[in-house]
Order: sequence, then structure tokens, then C-alpha cells
Amino acid sequence: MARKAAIIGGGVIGGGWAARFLLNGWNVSVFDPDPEAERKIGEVLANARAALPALSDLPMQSEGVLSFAASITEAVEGADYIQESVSERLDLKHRVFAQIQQSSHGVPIGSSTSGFKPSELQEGAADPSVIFVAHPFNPVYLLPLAEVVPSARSDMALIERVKEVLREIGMFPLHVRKEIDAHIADRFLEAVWREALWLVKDGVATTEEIDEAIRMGFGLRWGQMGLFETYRVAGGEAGMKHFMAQFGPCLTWPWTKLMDVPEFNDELVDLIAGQSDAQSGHHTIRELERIRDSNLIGFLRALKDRNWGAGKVLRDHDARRAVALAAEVPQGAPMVMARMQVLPGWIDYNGHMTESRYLFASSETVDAFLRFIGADVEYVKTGFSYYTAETHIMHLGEARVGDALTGSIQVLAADEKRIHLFVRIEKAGEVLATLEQMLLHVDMAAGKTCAAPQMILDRVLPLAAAHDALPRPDAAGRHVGQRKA
Ligand SMILES: NC(=O)C1=CN([C@@H]2O[C@H](COP(=O)(O)OP(=O)(O)OC[C@H]3O[C@@H](n4cnc5c(N)ncnc54)[C@H](O)[C@@H]3O)[C@@H](O)[C@H]2O)C=CC1
Ligand SMILES: C[N+](C)(C)CC(=O)CC(=O)[O-]
Repeated sequence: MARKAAIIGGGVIGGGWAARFLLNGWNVSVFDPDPEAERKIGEVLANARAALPALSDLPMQSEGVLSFAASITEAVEGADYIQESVSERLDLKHRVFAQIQQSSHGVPIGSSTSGFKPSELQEGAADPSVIFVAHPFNPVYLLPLAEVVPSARSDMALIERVKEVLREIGMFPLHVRKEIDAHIADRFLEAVWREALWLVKDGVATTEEIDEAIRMGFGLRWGQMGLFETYRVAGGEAGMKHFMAQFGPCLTWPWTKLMDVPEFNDELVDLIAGQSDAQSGHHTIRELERIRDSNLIGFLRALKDRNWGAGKVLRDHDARRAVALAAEVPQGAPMVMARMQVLPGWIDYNGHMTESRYLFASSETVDAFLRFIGADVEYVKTGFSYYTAETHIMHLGEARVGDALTGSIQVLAADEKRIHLFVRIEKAGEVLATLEQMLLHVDMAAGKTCAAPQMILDRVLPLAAAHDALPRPDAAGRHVGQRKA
């Protein structure tokens, strides 16, 4: 049965948490007194649905059920995990924890706070041991980092369980060992922000010039190696020691105004906001979110190919899910093997899903089937695999961006060397395309077909026999231009 997350506070960050849990198969109950919360979460969720599936190489899990509760008590009822994401005010957070703990006992309560220490959050709580910081980064559904900060009063066994929950939903829990205001990452963001405010206030640079200075240079480097590994490389062959010797003295030169804070008055706010409008005001916030998400997807995908940094987290998440998927027995015949989401990049100039994506959707379906019968990545490493010899596609309907698709498999026939498959790509029961495909078992080194091993035949031959009882699809055996019978 799906587990339940309660999200208290459904703004920018609560909405992101809701999407992250839902798309990873959890049921989610949100409480937020804002009458607009449901609409806002719906928009965040639409962006997440368009973005997150693009990071996975496995079919997405079935989405959990989203509900909106009328009270905190209703939201937390039966919850396995609670995430507080209300506005950054300590008195408000204390009130919310008190209400949560009137009806929830022993359930982990993570706080999204950007800066409060866990010991501050725990003050006056009925059970402080279950309250801790789980600080995410926006967009929560795409960025893996969650700083997990316990205090001396925390239940450390519970913290370990929480870290596992975060890994299960594809996140990277960074255990912050010593509590400190603003944890680790926000201290950097604060430093950069202060410096940038000074540069604008002093008329040295505009908001746009500052953003170019970041995104054309060091921002790209930081996303893949962070600070210290980057500086190690910058030290040349002599590494970090040389870097420190060369740039250490600059720390005492006037390279920063970090010690001072510019006066945060209306003049400064207007200056920054005006420049920001001139820079980006031609896009709505939702447009900017979608631009940000597709840039992040490209970046994360590149890191995933290299199994590096945040890309390694994505690979580990796929590997964990692959084990769970392999243990799952697909239901029904034909067997639903893949669930997909039509992404913006899949749409062509006709405004519907482009033809190459039907082959892609079928590949996802057939790959899941091959993993199911044991011809998975580990098997391929032994030098054997299935190759596609022939495909016939029939286009029967249209898909639009955001549509949820399923890919199902009917085994038409199978023997030692061949698997003859019929794939249906469907949207809510409507068949959009069928693909008939012949797969051949090959010895990859020899470049020749050969018999599949018994362990694969033991899985595929009974399926072929069982699917023999299904009606043979009309489209099976058709060729291009053939008249309908
Ligand atoms: N916006 C950001 O970039 C990040 C924010 N955070 C943290 O996440 C938390 C939330 O921030 P945002 O989502 O940005 O703020 P937000 O203003 O977008 O959302 C806060 C939500 O809390 C709701 N709320 C207020 N009182 C409530 C109550 N008693 N019960 C339930 N909901 C209530 C509001 O209606 C609002 O929808 C803060 O602690 C913030 O520091 C963490 C990471 C990044
Ligand atoms: C600006 N901020 C302090 C709320 C930022 C964060 O807490 C994390 C983020 O997503 O940048």
C-alpha cells in the first residue's frame, strides 16, 4: 500500500515536496489555509510532471493520490512522514508543530526552514525528538539535495530512517553534523547574495551582468565539482597547496564587502526589482520555471551519463527502483510494462507527439519487458542481448503534452532465438499506436544470433503460451499500404 506524506504549507516549497512525493508513488495530503493553494500546487505539479520523468531511465511509478485537508489534524492522520513548509517565522512554525503533535505521535516531522536551527524549532514541543530540519532546494522535485539537520535532542534512529525515505524519493540527504544558522548551503547563498546586492547598489554591475558572470563561468563549474574540487584543479599539477599559496593572500585584500550588509531600504529594493524586471520581465514566473526545469534536465542528464555528482544520485535512484520493479509482477495480459509522460520536447510542429517518440515509447516498454524476462543490463554485460530486427508502426491517435501513456506487451510468439512482440501505446484506454516487433537473441562479440539461455526461455516461453489465448491483434502481420480486409 502506498505510504502517506503530510505537507503542511503548500507554497513554493511545500508544492515542490508534494510533487516529489506524489511522483514517487506516495499519497500526499496538503494543508494550507491559502484559498489559492490548490491552484498553485496544481501548477507546480504540472511542471513537475513535465520534468521529472525526463530524468528517469525507468518507467515512472504510478503517481500517488493528492488530497487537500481542511485542518492539520486531518492532513497528518495516518501519515508516515510530515514535512512542514510554512513561512519562515519561528512562532508560526512552533504553533504548527504543536498542532501536529496533538494528533501525531512518533512520526518524523521535517522542517523546510532555510535558516532556523533544529534546537530552535524543537523549543516547547511535546516531542522534540522527532522534529528536525530537512532543507530542500528549489525546485524540490528536480534538485536532489536535502540538508538533514538533527540536534542533540533528536532521535538518531529516526533520522537514519528519514534519510532512507529521502533516498527512496530520489533525494540526496546531506547529514549536517553540527547545527548552525542557515545550515551549510544557505550560508554560501547568503554570502553571494550580499556581495551581489553591494555590486548593484554601488553601481558596479546590473542584475543581468551579475547573472552573466555566474552562469557563463563559475556557476557551470560549481554544478559539477563544487568549490574545493574545482580549486584543487585550479592549483594546476601542484594541486590545492599551490592554489592556497597563490590565492590565500587575496583574502586580506579588498576583494569582498561581505563584512558589511547594504542598508535594505526601499531604494535598494526598487533598484534591484527594476533591473530584474528589465532583465526578465518579458517572461512570466511559470515560463521561467519551465525554462529553468528544462535547463536543469539537460544538465542533470549530462551528469547522469557521466555518473557524476547529482547525476550519480539519479543513477542510484534508478538502480534502487530497478530492483523493486524487477520484483513486481506486471499485471494482466497484455502486460502493462511502462508508464510515461509526454514531455514538451516530444511535441512536433503539428502540436502533437512526434513519430520518433512512438518508437521511443515502445523501446521503453520493450526494455522493461526484457528486464522482466532476465535480459537486463547485468545480462548484457555477459556479452549477450536481444537486438531488434524489424518494426512496423501504426499511428492511430494523437498525444499532447502532459498526456500519461502506458506501453503494454503481447507476446505473439517466441522460440529459442526470436521473440515476436506486439506493443500498444495507450492514453487512458485509447490505443494511439501499435508496434509489431521481432527481436533476435545475439552473441554480441560474434555478431550472430544464438539461442537464449534456459533461464530466459523459462520466463518467455510460458508467457508466449499464455498470450496465445489472447485475440490476435488485427494489425499483427500488416505491412505498409495494405488494404483493410
Ligand atoms: N523559496 C525558497 O527558495 C525556499 C524556501 N525554503 C523554506 O521553505 C519554507 C516555505 O517557504 P516558501 O514555500 O518559499 O514560502 P511560501 O510563501 O511560498 O509558502 C508558505 C506557505 O505557508 C502557508 N501557511 C502559512 N501559515 C500556515 C499554517 N498555519 N498552516 C499551513 N500553511 C500555512 C502559506 O499560506 C503559504 O502558502 C520556509 O521555511 C522557507 O525558508 C526552503 C528552501 C528554499
Ligand atoms: C533564499 N533561500 C534562503 C530561501 C534559499 C534556500 O533556502 C534554498 C534554495 O532553494 O535556494
